Amino acid sequence: MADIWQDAMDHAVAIARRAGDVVREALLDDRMVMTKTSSVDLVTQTDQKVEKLIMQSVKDKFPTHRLIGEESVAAGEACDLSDAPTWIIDPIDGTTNFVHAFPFVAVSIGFSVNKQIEFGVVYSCLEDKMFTARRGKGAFCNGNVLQVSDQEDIRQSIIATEFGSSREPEAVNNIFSSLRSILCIPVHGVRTAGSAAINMCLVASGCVEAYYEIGIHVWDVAAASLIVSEAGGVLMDVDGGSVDLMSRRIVAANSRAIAERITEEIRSFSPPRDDAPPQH
Ligand SMILES: O=P(O)(O)O[C@H]1[C@H](O)[C@@H](O)[C@H](O)[C@@H](O)[C@@H]1O
Ligand SMILES: [Mg+2]
Ligand SMILES: [Mg+2]
Repeated sequence: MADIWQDAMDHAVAIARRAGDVVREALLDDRMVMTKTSSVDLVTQTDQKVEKLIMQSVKDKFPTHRLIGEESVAAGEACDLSDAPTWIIDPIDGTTNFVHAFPFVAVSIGFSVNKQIEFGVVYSCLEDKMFTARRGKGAFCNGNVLQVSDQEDIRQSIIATEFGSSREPEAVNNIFSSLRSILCIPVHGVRTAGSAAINMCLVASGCVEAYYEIGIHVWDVAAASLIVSEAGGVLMDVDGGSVDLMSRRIVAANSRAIAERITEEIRSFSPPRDDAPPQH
């Protein structure tokens, strides 16, 4: 039976690759840095240019589909996920890496129908790695099958996370409290790629056993969440319940056991949800 979303997924891969060309070209010149929610929450004209490129291409080809984009939301658009076919776009995941030419920079495009991710595309454009997943059909990197790690012992694991964009003392204390507890399980190591999407693709690739973060947004993780689950991984809320992609909290792991062990060490808090009414 024909896959009704194959055309859309093919378009997502093609536009992600074209966006990657724009990112690589801009790496040579445009790194005019602006800030958003804090002095370390960076955005560039390339983030905005890439989001416009992706969004316009979707509007032209799929005019009835809805769009959620990081930089559009930053400019005041709502972040409401309905049952309608919706493209969830992070034009550059790893903007700080982009500004510093640190080689983990991804274009992330998730596609949701009835609030379920149908396909995910994460293009790590400086590595030229195209991560893809279609619901029920597996996860791939440049066409090669992805499978999570079979490591069952957290003390022989590497865990990925990020420090986020807040430098508020209370938020930083929470982050370091969780980090210290996890490091001292002990685990083999902790890694931060600088991109939520690439951290999750590392889980899907079997390179790290788990990734967790509080403070991410739906556009950071929508595409990669399907890549992890189609590679045999598990998604969970930081308190151990079901993951909610709008909650700004996530654990992605190779197994339920390791995901649950991570949640035991996380000092959790609840940032304002992505779909929360705007704060006036
Ligand atoms: O680079 P962006 O798209 O802004 O996303 C990152 C976010 O800025 C950081 O605060 C998070 O810690 C990362 O996980 C995101 O990838
Ligand atoms: Mg991001
Ligand atoms: Mg971004």
